[in-house]
Amino acid sequence: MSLAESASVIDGAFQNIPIIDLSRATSPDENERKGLAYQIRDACMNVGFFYVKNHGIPPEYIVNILEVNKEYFKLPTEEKLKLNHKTVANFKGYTPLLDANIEPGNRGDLHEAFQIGWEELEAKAHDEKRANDGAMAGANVWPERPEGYREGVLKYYHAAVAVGKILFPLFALSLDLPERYFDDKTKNSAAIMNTLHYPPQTGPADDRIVGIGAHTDFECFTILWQQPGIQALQVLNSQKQWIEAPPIDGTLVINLGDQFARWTNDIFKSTVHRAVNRNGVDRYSIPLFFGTDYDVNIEPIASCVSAERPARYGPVLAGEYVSQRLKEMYY
Ligand SMILES: O=C(O)CCC(=O)C(=O)O
Ligand SMILES: [Fe+2]
Repeated sequence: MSLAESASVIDGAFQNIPIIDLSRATSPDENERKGLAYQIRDACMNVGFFYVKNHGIPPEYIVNILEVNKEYFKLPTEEKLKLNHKTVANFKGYTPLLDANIEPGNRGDLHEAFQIGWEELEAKAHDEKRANDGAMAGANVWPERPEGYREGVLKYYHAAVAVGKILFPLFALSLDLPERYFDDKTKNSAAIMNTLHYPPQTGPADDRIVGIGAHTDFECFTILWQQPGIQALQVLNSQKQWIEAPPIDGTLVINLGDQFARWTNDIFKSTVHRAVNRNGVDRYSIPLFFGTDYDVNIEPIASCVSAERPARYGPVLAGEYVSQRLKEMYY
């Protein structure tokens, strides 16, 4: 059965989110890699979300990035606002509470955030090679405090980017494409990382003020770390039920974004989700939005188009698409 044919029998009424083990992701045995790719295909067609375990990010990197961010978000608001993303170029820096509003009609997202793009850990100055290659081109900004912030954040960042690099060949196999299909399209992959802090939400429940309103992500896929022990993330199924995506120890959440939906003609789902922190405690999460090079043309691939399923999207340049979506979100 072709991908387009199998997509026609999917109902999207999922009740839970599968967990996929990445320990054999780069196995020398092609059958093992393919087996894994088929699990990923299943998750992408039915849910648009899956957990990964054995992803390879060292636990101490996770401990460190959480630690420095807890310190950072405790700083006085005036100090954090020195790096307000509205005054720093290219969506980088600090986003204060209620500043972003991702769901039209809502009253603002109840989180604050700090966003970065690509930067080598070793580079002391801005890396010219990456200066013009992404929606977030231009130098990152870094707070003066806490000490070790940049290193703590960038170590995790590069480990998470490595997870993205492992996933692209598996996505290619899952789409019946040559395994190396994305290699020349992901040389300078877009990789925007946001650290989010959700204060505890109190008062009467109001669906118009939540941690992050209902939305889909923009890039190919998101690699999301969420703080253990705190349920906040919810994913919308085709029956309009919010299905909880609780943190599971040792896992990351992978969710597809709109670029993959365009590429696959909606055969892979970019699923609506939101976060609501009504737990009485602060919550932290770290999405890394992973995509292709800026100048990659994204349009439905042939195996995802058929007479019954004509192309739903025209071509777009990956980087321009993301810039446009970021502008709509923040301005
Ligand atoms: O905090 C979360 O769990 C989700 C964050 C998210 O969906 C996003 O930043 O796009
Ligand atoms: Fe999201």
